[in-house]
Amino acid sequence: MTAPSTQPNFAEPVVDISGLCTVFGKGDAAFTVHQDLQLSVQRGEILALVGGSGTGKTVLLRQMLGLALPTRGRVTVLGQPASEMGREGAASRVGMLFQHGALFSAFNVLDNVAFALREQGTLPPDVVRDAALVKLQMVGLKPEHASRMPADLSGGMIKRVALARALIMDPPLLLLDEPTAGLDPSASDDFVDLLRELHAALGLTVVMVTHDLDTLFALSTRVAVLADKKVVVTGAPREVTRYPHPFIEHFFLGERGQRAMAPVPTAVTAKES
Ligand SMILES: Nc1ncnc2c1ncn2[C@@H]1O[C@H](COP(=O)(O)OP(=O)(O)OP(=O)(O)O)[C@@H](O)[C@H]1O
Repeated sequence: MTAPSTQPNFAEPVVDISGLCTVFGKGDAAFTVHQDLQLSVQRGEILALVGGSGTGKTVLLRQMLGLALPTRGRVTVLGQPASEMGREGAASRVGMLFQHGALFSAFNVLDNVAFALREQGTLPPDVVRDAALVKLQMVGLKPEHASRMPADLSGGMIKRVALARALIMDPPLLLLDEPTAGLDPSASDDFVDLLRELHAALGLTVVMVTHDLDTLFALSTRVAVLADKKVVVTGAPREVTRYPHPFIEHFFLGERGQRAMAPVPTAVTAKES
């Protein structure tokens, strides 16, 4: 018999979901969102979760965070049932970037970023403050941004503050709900670059819900398609586009999809005379 190891098991999936059923409502009003859904996410992946509106993508993220409970089935995160992580346990294992940032409007930037660490109550205030400043720097913000209020930030800055807050406890798993929604194309490209850099630098595993095909093709290493109440296919982004399913044809092969998949045109340079 071997003693249980305290080292992370690198072969084990970071997220492992099996036999998942989610039913909301009761009796005649009951409706099933997930039915026998299976999904696993390996260490280091950036998995894009796509699906039509109301197919249960956000609910699935919330279940990975332990914020929502499945009706049946298993959601395991880093070897532990997500429902048993508790709030503090969850923050050190899973960081979540909510769709609109979800910052506390009455707290300044620094207090938003420091929130989970301060709540834990184990570190002196100056250490908490320094940790939050490090995270702000990590997401490309300056110390002078620390005292700003959320209402005074641009959309791109709100996303960055929310990302710093999600990373405050150094979680190995990051969940992103529509990370580039509401950003203009330039802010969106900058945020994608930041996510790519942080993924590599911190060795993160990422699960993101996105409707944005540019973000999907720029970032994801694998795509999982949610339809018919389950994951109908997973694979490399371009492979998945060839899977015959009405949602996939509509989502990837429409005009937007063709544009996102087109090779980047070579820059035209002015001729020297
Ligand atoms: N707590 C809840 N109680 C009842 N119904 C819920 C609850 N949470 C989500 N739902 C329902 O479950 C379904 C899936 O919701 P979810 O937000 O996960 O969809 P989604 O795939 O993220 O959609 P979208 O792409 O439009 O954001 C929806 O019909 C939603 O109304």
